[in-house]
Amino acid sequence: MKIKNCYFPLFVSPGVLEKEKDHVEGFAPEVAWVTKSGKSDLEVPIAIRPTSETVMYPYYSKWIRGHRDLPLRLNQWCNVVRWEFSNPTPFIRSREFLWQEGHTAFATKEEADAEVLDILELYRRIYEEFLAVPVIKGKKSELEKFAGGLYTTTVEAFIPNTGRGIQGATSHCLGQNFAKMFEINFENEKGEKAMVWQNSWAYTTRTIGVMIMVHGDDKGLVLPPKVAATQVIVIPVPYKDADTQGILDACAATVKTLSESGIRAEADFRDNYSPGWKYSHWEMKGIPLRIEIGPKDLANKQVRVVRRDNSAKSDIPMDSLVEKVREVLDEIQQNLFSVAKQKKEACIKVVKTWEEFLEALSQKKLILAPWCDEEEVEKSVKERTKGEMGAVKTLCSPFDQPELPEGTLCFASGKPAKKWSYWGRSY
Ligand SMILES: O=C1CCCN[C@@H]1CCCn1cnc2ccccc2c1=O
Repeated sequence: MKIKNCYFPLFVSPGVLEKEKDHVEGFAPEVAWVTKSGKSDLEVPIAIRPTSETVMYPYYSKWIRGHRDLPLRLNQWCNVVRWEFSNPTPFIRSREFLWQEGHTAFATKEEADAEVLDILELYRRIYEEFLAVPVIKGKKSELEKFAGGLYTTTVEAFIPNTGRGIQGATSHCLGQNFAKMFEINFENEKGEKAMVWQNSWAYTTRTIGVMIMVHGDDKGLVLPPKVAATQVIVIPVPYKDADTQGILDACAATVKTLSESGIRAEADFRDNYSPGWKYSHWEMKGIPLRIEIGPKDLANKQVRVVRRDNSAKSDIPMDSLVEKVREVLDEIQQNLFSVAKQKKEACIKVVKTWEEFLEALSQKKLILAPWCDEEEVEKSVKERTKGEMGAVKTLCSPFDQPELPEGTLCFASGKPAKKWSYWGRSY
């Protein structure tokens, strides 16, 4: 997509951070500040980036002069700090997290609108094709969107075990809001002065937390093969003194053969742990596939494979090892996705009335309801559902809208419904 990687400073000078009063004020409490170096106080405290608009856009203003400087499309992979106070959770909500943040500028709104959806599709693919997590593409409500932007699109995931939705990644169209604030203008093809149209989009290490919660089971992590650092763990199963060296050599050879074909395989040769202990250990770590090699396997020139996703066992002849292991890894990847998709679909409840809404909520469902699209109603649903479990909010209005028959009424206000929206508690 001709997006270039870049890197901008971690530190934000106060002047620019306060530049955009409107949207920063809501976030101001989360900004972390450096106030000392060694024992002495800094003349002027320096902020640590919570996001990089204010760091990057002064340069966008300098760099963008004419329409030939557009589109400008930069991305950076970095950490950001937001001093949050609500329940910190590893990967899901931490004061420092890693992300990529894309910041693009275009001559026209049409180009920006198109890119917003191109990026959102990439995010969907990361979740569904790599993390094996099904997501719903949609638009955030005016209340839930990024206040500094024009509109926010999102991929929403769902955690069946807790009945909570979670924002997976966002792709915002900023409109010309930031162009106005940072004077990012250009001379267009007709020689007129015009402001750029911008997008910004990000996904974060929160994706890891989503993957862990969606696939994990009582034995521990379950990692999708496509993203598992180790896809196969090979475990020797010596038996008394039956040709132990032969078994160890076969394990080493198996790792070598798999590794040479691009499969990420390791062996566990530690002799101070039993095979059984190792099975549990690597199951907890979520390794997608285990290979056991004992005397019988050696004699039959085969290996025993055990899948982490469904514990299925099978024997694979050593001479078709690579081909069969690749097949099984693909099956595991596909199975993880279809199981997660089934679970999510089973949690979706379509409701038409407030009573049905409350009932579905108590059953930890992901609610799809017709809504009049009025912010006051959204706020009152939040109010009426506040509790120790957290309030209910709109997660997104899915691009894929079901039929909305004439006369359908909003579940919360009874006014004519304008759109279907997903509602639920969230992270
Ligand atoms: O989502 C994205 C995608 C990547 C680039 N940034 C946008 C919007 C970030 C919104 N945001 C979120 N927390 C903040 C915290 C402190 C100051 C400012 C902010 C802030 O602007």
